[in-house]
Amino acid sequence: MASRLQGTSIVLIGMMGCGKTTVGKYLAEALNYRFFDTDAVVESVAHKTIPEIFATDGEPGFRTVETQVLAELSAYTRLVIATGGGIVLARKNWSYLHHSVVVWLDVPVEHLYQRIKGDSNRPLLRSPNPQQTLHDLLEERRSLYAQADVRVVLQGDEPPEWVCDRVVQEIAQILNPVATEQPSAASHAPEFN
Ligand SMILES: Nc1ncnc2c1ncn2[C@@H]1O[C@H](COP(=O)(O)OP(=O)(O)OP(=O)(O)O)[C@@H](O)[C@H]1O
Ligand SMILES: O=C(O)C1=C[C@@H](O)[C@@H](O)[C@H](O)C1
Ligand SMILES: [Mg+2]
Repeated sequence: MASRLQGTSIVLIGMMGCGKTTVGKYLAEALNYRFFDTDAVVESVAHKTIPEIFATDGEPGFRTVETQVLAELSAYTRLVIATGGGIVLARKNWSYLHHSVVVWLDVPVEHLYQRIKGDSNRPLLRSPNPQQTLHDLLEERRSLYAQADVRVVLQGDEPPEWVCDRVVQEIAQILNPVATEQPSAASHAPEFN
């Protein structure tokens, strides 16, 4: 059967700590796609860590490089791209994001906080009340994340492998809804390659 996905890349969006990097690696392995993380590529291009980029160039400097990296990655097929939590902020980024199937990992703030508290690699959380900051950032961004093709609502206690399987199912559902709604139509099972 002709592939429904036809090699389209998958991009994961969502708040800091929702699991884009962690789940993205499982997803790439499951689909036999290559994995990229925009945060890691930005650090590699800038030869600096994200906290160092924020310290020297500010958030605008970081966002400029982030957009350049996203633009380059979006030209390729068969990638799983884990993004930084703020990739949704720049309108221009959406023209690149829409080259791929965009998946929002929607995890409650309490779980996000439990996962990333004490991690000093996220400069935006260097505030007196990081949990409140996470909450405020999510409220500011919720309508942007909601522009994803697929929203995966999670409780936050699901293991990454489970989340990966769920993402695969949800993508299959939007790309090939008839086949995935009828389990008996096994010959029409979605393909990802
Ligand atoms: N499903 C999960 N269950 C439990 N812990 C998880 C899960 N997914 C990720 N984590 C843990 O949460 C932390 C943050 O995960 P990860 O770095 O993948 O988030 P992210 O969405 O890429 O965040 P950022 O936007 O900051 O890059 C890591 O310590 C990771 O091991
Ligand atoms: O949510 C955000 O704005 C960010 C998330 C991280 O992935 C990094 O991209 C950076 O710390 C900013
Ligand atoms: Mg990440």
